[in-house]
Amino acid sequence: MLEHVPPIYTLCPVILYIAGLCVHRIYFHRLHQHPGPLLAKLTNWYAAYYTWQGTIHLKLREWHDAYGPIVRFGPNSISMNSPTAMAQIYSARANVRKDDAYSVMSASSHIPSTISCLDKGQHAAKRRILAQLFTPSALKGVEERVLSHIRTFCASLGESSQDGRATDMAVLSDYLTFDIISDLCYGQAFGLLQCTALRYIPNVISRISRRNAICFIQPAIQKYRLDRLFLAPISTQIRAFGRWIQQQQKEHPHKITPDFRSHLTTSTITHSGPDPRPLTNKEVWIELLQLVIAGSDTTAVALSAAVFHLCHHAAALARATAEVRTHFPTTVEAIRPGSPQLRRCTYLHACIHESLRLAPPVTGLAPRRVLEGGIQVDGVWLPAGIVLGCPIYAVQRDRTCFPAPDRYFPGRWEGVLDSSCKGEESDDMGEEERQQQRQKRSRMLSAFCPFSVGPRACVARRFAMDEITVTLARALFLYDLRLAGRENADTGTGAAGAAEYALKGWMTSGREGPVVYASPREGCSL
Ligand code: HEM
Repeated sequence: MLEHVPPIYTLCPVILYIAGLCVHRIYFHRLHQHPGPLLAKLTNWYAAYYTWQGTIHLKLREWHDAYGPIVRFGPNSISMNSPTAMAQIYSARANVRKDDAYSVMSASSHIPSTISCLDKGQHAAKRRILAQLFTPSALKGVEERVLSHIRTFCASLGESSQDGRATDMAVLSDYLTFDIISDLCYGQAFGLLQCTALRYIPNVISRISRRNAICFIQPAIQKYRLDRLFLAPISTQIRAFGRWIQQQQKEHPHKITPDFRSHLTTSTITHSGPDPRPLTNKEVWIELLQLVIAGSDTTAVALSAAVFHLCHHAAALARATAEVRTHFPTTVEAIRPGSPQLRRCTYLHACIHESLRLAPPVTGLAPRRVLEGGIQVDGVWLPAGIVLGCPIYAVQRDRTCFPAPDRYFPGRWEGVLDSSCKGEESDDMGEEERQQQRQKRSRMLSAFCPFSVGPRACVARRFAMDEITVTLARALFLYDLRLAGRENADTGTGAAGAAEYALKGWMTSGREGPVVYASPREGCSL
């Protein structure tokens, strides 16, 4: 009988269902009163499209500018753009948990890593173990291994300049950070700085980061396993990477020296049982893989961004270089993590902070699911079951916290970073002025969140900052840096014509360049 029915009528139920769903999502959904782009209210595919493009961080900022501090960017998803929302949503007391989408970040569908763990108790137990890797004494224990890779990085920077070649800092920074983290996790570095065999690995991680970002926005992609299509072009490389990891597991047990791997294999966990138990072999390898993914390209983006901003701002570059060379008058080897002279390089720290503010390695919104009972954020009531978060890129460009937010101005951090320092406060200031000064400082610090905030913030913040600061200081000590040609000066041009490090807003930011020449400083050798 159906063959006599014109095809359009057979589609009627589907059309009616879709029309009904659209009407419901626009007018009757429990988030209907919150503003946002129309298409975003209808489907997650809208934001997923911009995520795939790598522009979701720019779009979220644009939408916040257009609609205000609260934006509905998906049928069930809310973005809030304020430092106070950041503090409330990500605090230990907030009635939220990580969204189910985080499961995409673990190498196993049964065993979560610390970063992908949804259960608060289980997370706390795992986090306690990871935190031990990054205590000052644990970091001291791996310092020489980290420095050996930084030396190779600095040597590579000089070698290419000797041959008259410029260096792509995005590529070289990747090589450095992947070598450091693989050495500490597997007892064997990938060796990217020195040989070409495994140089496909940063590309694999970047693809995974892009896949993860899009699965965060559109969970249907993971549910129906469409994400496999995104990874298909690199399936051979993924398998080769897996084989390399398995090889380390078999071949190097005798190589265990104090590092992340040896620490995890000797750790015990106190969760889901009365007694502490050692981590299983699988748990150890899942944690290590997570550290490789979370601790490689994040730090690399921060490093290449810092060089980008310095090379585009001659006065800042000159001042940071002079500061390093004044505090370290004789040898580059004195530049070590936590050295008192390095701490005194306040302008260098300001440059790194300003760069992390403008070009955060994680630009996006870490999604949290509201639990039974709902949550009040910035005076707005949000019901259970919805997904919400704060977009780091937009929060760090908040106009009330950072005047001229798109401008690279390291000077704004002077006096803010050192808590004992009075900053711009002077003795002739009145109490009211002093108070304003303190408020300005606390506003800036509250909106600076490249490592996120609260109990799920980056566990390795100190380690990452040391890596970036020591590498940058050593590069400035040894070389005069400059951009290789005008064409590279425009890796991206942002608001108000300011040089903008063009980021792809995936899980970790994608980027290119800057391409620089590093001329050996006169009278100085490695
Ligand atoms: C500049 C460099 C880095 C930045 C900007 C950064 C940023 C972040 C951010 C924003 C988060 C929170 C993610 C979320 O809630 O979804 C995070 C978590 C995490 N990061 Fe980092 N990270 C950096 C370096 C590192 C390094 C070097 C490692 C390891 C060696 C690392 C390991 C982790 C881990 C394990 C977590 C999960 C913590 C938890 O859930 O308790 N990160 N990071």
